[in-house]
Amino acid sequence: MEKEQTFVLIKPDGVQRRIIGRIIQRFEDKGFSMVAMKMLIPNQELLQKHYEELMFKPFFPCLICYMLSGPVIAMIWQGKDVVRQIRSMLGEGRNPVEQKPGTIRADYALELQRNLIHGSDSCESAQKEINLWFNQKEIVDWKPSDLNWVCE
Ligand SMILES: Nc1ncnc2c1ncn2[C@@H]1O[C@H](COP(=O)(O)OP(=O)(O)OP(=O)(O)O)[C@@H](O)[C@H]1O
Repeated sequence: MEKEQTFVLIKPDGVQRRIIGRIIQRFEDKGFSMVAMKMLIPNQELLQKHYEELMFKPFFPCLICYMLSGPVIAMIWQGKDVVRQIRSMLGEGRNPVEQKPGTIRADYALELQRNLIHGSDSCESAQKEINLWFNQKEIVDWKPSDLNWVCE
């Protein structure tokens, strides 16, 4: 579905290392459209909700501390199969050594925690995360003029 949406977050290390532009470039080159973007320093409450499924993991406090350490870029991307496509482009899988070259995490990250970027893992979590990080007024409804050349 061309109007499928996913939530993407460039984490504090991605901002500090100045790779925002390169990440956005990859998604634009693939044919996806950005429909919302903002920079913010997230608060603890927002992060605890975002990562609520990991609350009982031993690394949870460390994860929250890392995510509070600086500004992040929150985005919504739209396009055909965007949830699965972006998960695959960012590099799923935990072990940095096993990630496929060409993925964002494999190309720019060495660590399990400082892995630069988050992307929703299903359409259901995408909707939940979009509603958590954005309000409806921040989302722009637009149609790229080349859409018929990107999608059949
Ligand atoms: N064992 C761990 N030690 C430290 N940090 C971890 C560990 N496992 C995961 N993390 C951190 O917590 C984040 C969320 O973990 P999750 O299991 O949801 O991984 P993911 O789905 O690959 O990543 P994300 O949800 O950020 O897209 C990871 O992206 C990483 O930053």
